[in-house]
Amino acid sequence: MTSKNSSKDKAVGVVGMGSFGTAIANILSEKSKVIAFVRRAEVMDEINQNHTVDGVSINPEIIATQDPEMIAGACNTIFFMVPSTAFQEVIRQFSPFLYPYHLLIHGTKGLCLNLPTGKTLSDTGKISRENILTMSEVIMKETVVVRIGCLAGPNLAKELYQGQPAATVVASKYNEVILEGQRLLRTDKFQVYGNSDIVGVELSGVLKNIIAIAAGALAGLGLGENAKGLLISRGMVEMIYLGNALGGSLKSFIGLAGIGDLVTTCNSTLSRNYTVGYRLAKGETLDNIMNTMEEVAEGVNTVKLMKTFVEGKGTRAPITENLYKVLFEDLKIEEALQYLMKYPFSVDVDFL
Ligand SMILES: NC(=O)C1=CN([C@@H]2O[C@H](COP(=O)(O)OP(=O)(O)OC[C@H]3O[C@@H](n4cnc5c(N)ncnc54)[C@H](OP(=O)(O)O)[C@@H]3O)[C@@H](O)[C@H]2O)C=CC1
Ligand SMILES: O=C(CO)COP(=O)(O)O
Repeated sequence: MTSKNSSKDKAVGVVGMGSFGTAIANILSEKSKVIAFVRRAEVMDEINQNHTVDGVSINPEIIATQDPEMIAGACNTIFFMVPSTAFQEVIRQFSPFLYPYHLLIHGTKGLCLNLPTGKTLSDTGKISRENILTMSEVIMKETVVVRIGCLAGPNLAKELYQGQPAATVVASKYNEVILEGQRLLRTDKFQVYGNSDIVGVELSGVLKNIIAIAAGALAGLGLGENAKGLLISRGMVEMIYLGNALGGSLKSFIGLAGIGDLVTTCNSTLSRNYTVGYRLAKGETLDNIMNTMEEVAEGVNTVKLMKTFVEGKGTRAPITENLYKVLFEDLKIEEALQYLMKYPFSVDVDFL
């Protein structure tokens, strides 16, 4: 593999300065020079002139550009922190400037649909594994980069920004990606674990969003901790079944990126996915919620994809299927809950 000059003294790139990108850029800037890619000139000016993003202070050492070529030239390691809806488009902007010596790590907890040009989910009806891409698979499809990693775990951006203690997982098939992620990110307040099952770790972060929406809905109905415990444990089982069907290993789902992130997002009003469920239970429509949320809630699209995947496979995922009906077919949350309470689950743990 081509090796350019050592990564040690090079700047690190961060693509997307939303909530998570900003929090990670700040952590990275404790040890490295950081260059951020943003799409809007006003965001670039705000970072370079005021050292703020949306009025919130960031490390003044972080500089911003709108030029992908400049970042790709200056940085060997680049963190991609944009939502799944923008991921392919953004990777394509960078692709002409990326080489095999680059190392890419993404923090996106969503999936992309991989259908023939011009086809949509409603045209196809059913989808299989080949029609679903995790973000590492998007990077592999669109670039010549080999050393790819992902970042996942209980990492609510606001808490990271405040410097509260937290941990994350850097997952990659390549140990050097894990070691580089640990070298760049690890601080006294941020612990970084490694995992070689990149797809399992990506899917953990993606699938827990479904359960977080459901947890928000239970809270919005005013239900208590017993109901939440039930949801989290059955949600975990569903994540493991869906995750295995998509190629992730059980071990990843019971680690920090799986159960760790599941517990965090199912318990926090800082989670956008939890907030979607909560607001639905309080009577708002999905359209109204999505139109008034400034940040991304990846779980809504993931529910749609997973429901279609489950149908294509001829299997069942009761929480996901019922949540789909609540989100897109006007099923009342109380009715979905009743259905789940009568569902003939019988064995507690059957995945070990
Ligand atoms: N927030 C969190 O706590 C966590 C989020 N994540 C994951 O990180 C990902 C990003 O989330 P988050 O940062 O919260 O999202 P935000 O909605 O806060 O920010 C999204 C960022 O992506 C940028 N963006 C969107 N489209 C494009 C595009 N086409 N080209 C360039 N930039 C673009 C936006 O730019 P602009 O400002 O111009 O709109 C914005 O800076 C999601 O997948 C999420 O699940 C993971 C862990 C924690
Ligand atoms: O994944 C997250 C924390 O780990 C953030 O969750 P939300 O996208 O629901 O805000």
